Amino acid sequence: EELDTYLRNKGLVDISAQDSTIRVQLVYATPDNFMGEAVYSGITRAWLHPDAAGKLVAAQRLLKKENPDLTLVVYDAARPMSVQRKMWALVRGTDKVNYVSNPANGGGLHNYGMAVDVTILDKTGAPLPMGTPFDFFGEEAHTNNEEALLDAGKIDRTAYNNRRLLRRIMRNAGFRIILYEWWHFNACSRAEARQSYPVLD
Ligand SMILES: C[C@@H](N)C(=O)N[C@H](C)C(=O)O
Ligand SMILES: [Zn+2]
Repeated sequence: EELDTYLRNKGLVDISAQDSTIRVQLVYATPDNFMGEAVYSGITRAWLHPDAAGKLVAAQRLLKKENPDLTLVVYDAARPMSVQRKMWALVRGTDKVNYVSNPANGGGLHNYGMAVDVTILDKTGAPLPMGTPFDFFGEEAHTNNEEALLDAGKIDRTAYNNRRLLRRIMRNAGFRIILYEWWHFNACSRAEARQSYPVLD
């Protein structure tokens, strides 16, 4: 629970305490992630800055309004820079550099508690098809050319529609999308984060 305590003391809030219907499955607290090892220890909750948490709660409400059988699931939220460095070390110098923020440039919005990795679960708890798994580092995960992915048969119509649903509710709740990862949402710009929010070591 050391990391939980550190993040709480930084002024972050526990997402489940804000909305107990939002599911949390911290992928980096298990070895089942792109690094092949658990890189979070002492963390049992998903933490966000209150400004981002408020938007996530709003997104869950919008989703439930569209379909009460669905729920958001959080795969990652606030992330210390020490973990960001481990992630970066794995992709540095490879063709995967677009999928991890460089700590030397101030990291990404996860490192300020202002980004969240999410998808949607159905009523059985299964993730809706989104065309790729979480942390699929390749073209099929990109958000800027999904019509072409659809036309080329790289994602199917169901995944295309599910991504649009996820994006619609997240955008309507105040999040921004990024080009390379359908699951990643920022609660503010990088400039705003650096100016207004403390970085998490
Ligand atoms: C590693 C991936 N889940 C992620 O969060 N990437 C963004 C771009 C980041 O590292 O900030
Ligand atoms: Zn992310």
